[in-house]
Amino acid sequence: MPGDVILRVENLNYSIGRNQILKNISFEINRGEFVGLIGPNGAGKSTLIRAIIGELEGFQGKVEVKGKIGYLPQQNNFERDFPITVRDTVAMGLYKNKGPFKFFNKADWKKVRNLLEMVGVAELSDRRIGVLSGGEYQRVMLARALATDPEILILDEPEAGIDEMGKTSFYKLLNELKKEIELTLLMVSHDIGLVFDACDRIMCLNKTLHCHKSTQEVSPEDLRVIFSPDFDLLIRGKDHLHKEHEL
Ligand SMILES: Nc1ncnc2c1ncn2[C@@H]1O[C@H](COP(=O)(O)OP(=O)(O)OP(=O)(O)O)[C@@H](O)[C@H]1O
Repeated sequence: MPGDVILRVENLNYSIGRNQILKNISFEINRGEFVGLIGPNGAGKSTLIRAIIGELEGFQGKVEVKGKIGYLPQQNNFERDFPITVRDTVAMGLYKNKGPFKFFNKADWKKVRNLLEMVGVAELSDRRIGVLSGGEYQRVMLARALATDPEILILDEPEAGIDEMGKTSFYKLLNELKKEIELTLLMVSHDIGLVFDACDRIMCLNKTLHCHKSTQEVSPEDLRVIFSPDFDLLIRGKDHLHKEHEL
């Protein structure tokens, strides 16, 4: 149901020794939203994601998730050397549901086929993952992340290793999934232009959360605060900012 909170983070603080990595982070994400998390290198984006998916120990504050989480980590090219087909890669995503000692049955393979169709790569089922393009591989990993039927999907820099055309169609696919299977999305990205095109809301992080607004409300000043002095590089070609703020 729209307006219904699926993720709530309250007063999250995290330090390593004397180095404060995350400072007083509080926000909510509603069911059905597509949220982009942006910030410079070392801003704490991956650390915040690790806290949300339950892989970070020793933080203060509260993380409350009301639903099943799916996670698409940063592309790991090491995994691509593994001699495994596309179909088997996606089937591995079902392990979490089935437990380690259960065999796959007909219904499982049907589900794998449906997932591959959903992300538009069903014709690649028998290929080895090592021969796929960056964009095809990312769709396969997306199908694997969806195998456990998550309600909120968290993606960490999914654009890495994908060419420009592939990126645009990948974000389009995420928006289709958002509608078709009522998925909530939280995505870390360095591709500011595509985040503005694809997401409903944007969170700007640099140790602390500087803004969390609808895409239309984010101003050049919001970006300047977190990205300065690299800001000019980032805004080049960003239609939204040019139109809305006459930059
Ligand atoms: N295990 C660790 N030990 C020491 N410092 C760490 C550790 N893990 C992360 N950090 C530091 O925490 C800060 C935040 O790191 P994090 O990876 O969350 O940033 P990020 O925003 O995801 O960066 P990037 O965009 O470069 O991936 C960085 O300064 C990093 O060096």
